[in-house]
Amino acid sequence: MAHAWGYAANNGPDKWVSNFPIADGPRQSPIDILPGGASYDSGLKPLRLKYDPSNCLEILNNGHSFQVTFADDSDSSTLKEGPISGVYRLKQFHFHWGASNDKGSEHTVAGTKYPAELHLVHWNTKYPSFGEAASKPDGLAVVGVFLKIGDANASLQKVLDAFNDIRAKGKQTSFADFDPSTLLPGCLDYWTYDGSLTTPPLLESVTWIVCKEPISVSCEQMAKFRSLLFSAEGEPECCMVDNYRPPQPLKGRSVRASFQ
Ligand SMILES: NS(=O)(=O)c1ccc(NCc2ccco2)cc1
Ligand SMILES: [Zn+2]
Repeated sequence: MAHAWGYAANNGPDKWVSNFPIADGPRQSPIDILPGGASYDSGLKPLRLKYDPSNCLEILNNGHSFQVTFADDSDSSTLKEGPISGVYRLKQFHFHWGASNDKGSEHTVAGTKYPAELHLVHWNTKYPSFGEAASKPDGLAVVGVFLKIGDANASLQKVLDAFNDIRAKGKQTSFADFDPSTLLPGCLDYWTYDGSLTTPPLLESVTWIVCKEPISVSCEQMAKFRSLLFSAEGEPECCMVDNYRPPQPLKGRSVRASFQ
């Protein structure tokens, strides 16, 4: 594909396999989660998340989503326990969303699409860096949280208030003192399975941890997500919407539940 990957008809998810053949691999993400098909595993521990707001560095529009990046040179913002062993450091969080409220999440639950999905991306500190970890089967752990239309989310609003500075691709601005645990649902029951990055390079290095309980987002806040642009300054404006990959074949994988 001469042009870079994206989510349009000419460079979207159905086209990624030509430059990234792993797109047809055995452990691709996202998936459709069938609660009836998940097996309760009493050996699964509760998620142990510890985030330090002072690690929060900046917010940027990377042309595919926006992401909030964290300092990951110490173990001050980490994920432990849950389905993983060892210590995973928070690198960034970002979202995927739709052009309308009937779509936007990457994972689905018995076919149900949510308007958006949050991904908190962590890397295994048994490896020297995120880049190294991203190429290992146990290198990454991503916590996924669904967003459901309801009351405005005050914590999310702090992120959305930074959008005026990052409307176009490549724009970034400082973003400090934000605690991502304020974006988590009250109940941390989860499904877990072995998967991949949901965007190129689609590396099969992710232990997925998808929370059963969604967080709320208002219609107005969803409209703010859709005010971002895929396009850079000086290019024809293209609204950043539908930046989600559809569910991929399970190919024999099991999905475990931390709850009955
Ligand atoms: N949507 S996601 O949570 O699966 C996700 C998370 C992180 C990247 N990072 C992209 C990347 C570049 C080199 C290695 O990795 C891409 C996708
Ligand atoms: Zn993602």
